[in-house]
Order: sequence, then C-alpha cells, then structure tokens
Amino acid sequence: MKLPLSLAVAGPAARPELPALAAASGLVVLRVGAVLLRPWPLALAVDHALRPTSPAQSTATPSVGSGFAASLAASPLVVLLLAAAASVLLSAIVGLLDMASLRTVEGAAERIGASLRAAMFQRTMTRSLRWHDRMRSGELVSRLTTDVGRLLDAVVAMTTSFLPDAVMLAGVFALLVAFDPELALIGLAVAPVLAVLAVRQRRRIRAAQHAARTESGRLAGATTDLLRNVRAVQAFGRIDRAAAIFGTRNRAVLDIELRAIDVDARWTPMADIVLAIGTALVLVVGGRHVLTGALSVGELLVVLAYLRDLYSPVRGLTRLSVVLAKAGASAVRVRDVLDCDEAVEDRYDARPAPRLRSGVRFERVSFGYEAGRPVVDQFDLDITAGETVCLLGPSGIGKSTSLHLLLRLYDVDAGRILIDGVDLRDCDQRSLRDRFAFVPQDPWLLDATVAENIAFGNQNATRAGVIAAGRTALVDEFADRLPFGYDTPLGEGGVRLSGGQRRRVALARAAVSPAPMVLLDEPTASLDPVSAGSVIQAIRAMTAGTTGTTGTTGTTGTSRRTVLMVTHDRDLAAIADRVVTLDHQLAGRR
Ligand SMILES: Nc1ncnc2c1ncn2[C@@H]1O[C@H](COP(=O)(O)OP(=O)(O)OP(=O)(O)O)[C@@H](O)[C@H]1O
Repeated sequence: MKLPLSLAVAGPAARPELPALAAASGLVVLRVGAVLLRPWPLALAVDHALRPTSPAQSTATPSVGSGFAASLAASPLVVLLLAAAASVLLSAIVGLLDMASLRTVEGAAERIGASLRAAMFQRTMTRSLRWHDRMRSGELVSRLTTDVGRLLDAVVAMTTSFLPDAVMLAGVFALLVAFDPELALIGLAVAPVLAVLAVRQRRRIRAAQHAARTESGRLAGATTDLLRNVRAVQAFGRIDRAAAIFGTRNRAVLDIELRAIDVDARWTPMADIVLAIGTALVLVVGGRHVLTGALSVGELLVVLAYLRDLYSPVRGLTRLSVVLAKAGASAVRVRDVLDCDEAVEDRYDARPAPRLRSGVRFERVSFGYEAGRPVVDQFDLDITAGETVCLLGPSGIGKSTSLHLLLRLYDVDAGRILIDGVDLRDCDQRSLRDRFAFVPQDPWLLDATVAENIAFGNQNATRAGVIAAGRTALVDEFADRLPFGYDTPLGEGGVRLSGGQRRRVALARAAVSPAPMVLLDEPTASLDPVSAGSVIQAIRAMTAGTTGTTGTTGTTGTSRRTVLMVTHDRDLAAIADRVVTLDHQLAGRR
C-alpha cells in the first residue's frame, strides 16, 4: 500500500515516536471498545425497566439481555439505577481514554514537528546561496511553520482515526451482522457511494490546498520583504504603495482560501445526506421488524445507536482523507526543501584547507549568477601571504563577487581558486571558512548583544578576547555609552547602532577571529571622514597583529595577516601594499 505523501515526508522524523504513536493508537482502540458498550445500558433499561410487564409480552417478544435481567430478577428501579451507573462509568472511561490518547499523540506530534523543523532548518542553512537568492525568506518561514503544522495534523489524524476507525467500523459491522444481518447490509449499502465521493473530493481538496499554500507562501515572502524595509517605506512615504502590495497578495490568499474552504465544505453535507439515507432505510426496515415482533424496541434502538457508531468511523475515515489531502499539499512544499540538493558540496575526499602560508591565487576564474551572463570572466590575481591587496574599481564590476568566490559561497563556473596551491573545491568548507575573517559590505549583525555579535567571529572567543577585539576595532568608543555596555542587545540586524558603529562591530568580529586572511568589503563606504579614519585605524590595528590570538587569550601576536579588501576609498587603499585597479569587467590577467 502506498503511504500518503504527508506521512512519507514526516516518516524519518516520526520514526523515534512510533512507540508513542502505537500506544496512542492502542488507547483509541480501547476507547472504541468502551464506545461499543455504550448503547447497552440504555437497551437494558428500555427492555427490562421501562416496557410493560404483562407475562404474555415477556414471553412473546425478544428483549435485550433477557438472561442477564432474569438472573438479576431485580426490580425495574434497580435495573434503571444499574443502567444509569453503567452509562456514567462507560462515559468516564471513554473520556479518560480520550485524554490519555490525546496527550500521547499530541506530544509525539510536537516532537516530530520540532525534529522536522530542525531538519528543514539545517537543510536551509546548507543550501547554496543561488538557491537562497531565488527563495524568499518569508516563504521558507511559512514552509517551516504552517506546512509542518499541516503534516502534524495528518500524523495526529492518522493515529487517532485510521486504526481506531477501522476497528470500530469492523466491530460495529460484526455486531450489527450478529444482531440483524439484513439491517447491517442495508446500513452499510451507502459505504461504496461514500468511498467514491471521498476519492473524488480528496483530489479536488488537494489541488485547492496546494494553490492556497502557494499563495500563502507568496504573502509571507512579500510581508517579510516589506517589514524588513519598513524604514525605506516610511522614509519615502510609500505606506500606501506597501499597503497596495500587501493588499494584492492578501486578497489573492483570501480568494484562494475561500475557494478551498468551499471545496472542503461541500463535502460535509454530501456525506451527511448519504449517511442519513442509510439511517432512514434502516429505520423503515427495522421498524417493520418491530411491528412484526421480530425485533424489540430496545433492539431497534441498539441497531440505530450502532448505526450512528458505524457512521462515525465512516465519517472519520472520510475526514481523514480530507486532512491527508491538505497535508499532501504541504508535504510537497516541505519535501522541496528537504530534498533540495542545490548546495556547495564537500567532495567525499575533501581535506582540511591549508593554513595559508604561501598565498591565494585566482586562476582564469569565470562566474555568473545567471547562465550565459558572466560577472567575472577569466580573472587572474595572485596574493602573497602577509600581503594587503586592495581591489579598486567601479560599482558592479564584480569586486564583492570575487570575495564571495574566495569564501566559496558560490562555486566558480570555470578556472580555479587556490589556497597554498590547493583548489578550494578540494578543501572541506568548515576548515576553509576558518581561514577567512569576512567583513561584508552590509555588516550582517544578529539580534543579539554587542559581545555576542563580536563572538560570532570565533566560537572559542573568551570574554577578554571579545573586549580586546572590541578595543582594536574601536567599538569601545560607543559601547561604553550603551545602556549595558557590551551586553546591550542590538535589535534585529543591529538596528540600534549607526552604520559606522555596525561596521566597527563587524570589524571586531573579524579581529576576534583567528583566521589568517581578512576579507573586507567596502568597510568605509558611506562613512564621514572622521568615522572612516577611525575604521581605517581599526583595520590597521587588526591586520597588523597576528592571526587571532585576541580571540582566545586576549593577547596579541606577531605575524601579519593577509588582507584582500574591496573599496572605492583612496585613503583606505593607501594602507594596502598593492592596489589592483579594475576599470572594466574583472577580465584578463592582473
Ligand atoms: N545574488 C546576485 N544575483 C544576481 N546578480 C547579482 C547578485 N549579486 C550581484 N549580482 C550582480 O553581479 C554584478 C557584480 O556585483 P558585485 O556586488 O560583485 O559588484 P561590486 O563590484 O562589488 O559592486 P559595488 O562596488 O557596487 O559593491 C552586478 O552587476 C550585480 O548586479
């Protein structure tokens, strides 16, 4: 049997929870047993406590539990009391089993959800930047939260519905057949009709839900983009424009969700009408049996109660197909993330990156973000260890791109980049990234404290190392004025700092890093001359010392770091040993 897509996708995360899910299923099956016993107290009461007791009737018509009642030889009141007590007890048992199964299955589902989200997050973090360039972060968040939630609904429904409903269906059907085979067959005659309807409906629901989830993902993507740029929106007075963009997406989601609800809602009356026809048929035929004396009123009540109990799992199973259809649409979106193989991969025989003792070399490197549109074309560059090289050139020529290629955030399309003569693609990425301290153009600060942001540059950084790096990068100058000094939270993206302050935190992050090579992307861009002067001073201090002893011990060493910096700033370029001026596309030998 083919597993529903939602369960196949949740499978690996669900495996450790199988015992809990099996236990929950067992509890629900026990609940089914208790539910099956529930009509009996009522039938006993009707047949032995409430009906007229003429001796002729009592021998002529059958009655529920006549042997049991005879052995009790009890007064009608005692029978009534016993029936009432049994009813309460059975309901209590059903309730307790409900509670225990719900707790077990919901707990297991939450753990599965957490593990699925972790797997997706890990996958996302390791996918190539090309993939991230295409995928919107809001869309990813929507997949990680809403779509995973839908998968969990399927896991819960499958556990609490599939097995118990199947058992209930079989149990009730067997009882009904034992009771009155004719009524049982009449009652179940509507099942094939329901099954055909359910299959057709499931396909429609899945298509409608897929469209709805895609549109919701687009809304999440657009919202994240607008929220991230709230400053630009306000500064340009474009709140109306932002509202219009949001409104268009929001309306699209509303329309498509309403259509999906419509498809979904049509199912309920359809199923109810078919089931009501079944009940009506049994009422007519069963009523005739009562009139002919073949069935007692109590027995007819039991049959009708069982029929209700029979239809409840039928309804449950068809509802399950709806939940699975919804989850199926989400499963495709979750699987797209989990199965995406667009990544800068380590080779199976990847080796630790060399320690950068001789230098770095770009050898006829070509690269483009889109096929057929090279940004970097046959670019050559040699950097000797300990040297400070500056790439100077007009905007958009590919300077930042060359730093990204050196970090192997993207793989080159042609040519190669060597570190101490070893191709970057032969090195494992973790050790390769340890060789570089990167200060990006946009400082990429986290929603964390100043100290935590600096320590991001070196996972072994001590507090003393962080403070020393902060001093080197002139973070001290403003950190002392912050409410909690180095422990002041910076807000999302470091929003509480000025542009120059953010850059200095990013420089401190590079200063705390033990990496032998520093990559600086426009570290003085858009700074006033005084701030730019401070940053240049910080860079001098940071690159003159050694490779990261500040990170762990707070001391300063002796060997000089290799630096590749990109800038338009001639003052910054002046501190370089060599300036490579790029005045056309990054092409040809340099
Ligand atoms: N993620 C991306 N996807 C597609 N194209 C990109 C991407 N990043 C950069 N580009 C394009 O690549 C070209 C080089 O960009 P890059 O950022 O390397 O230039 P740069 O020389 O550093 O410019 P600047 O001095 O303005 O920072 C530009 O034309 C840019 O539009």
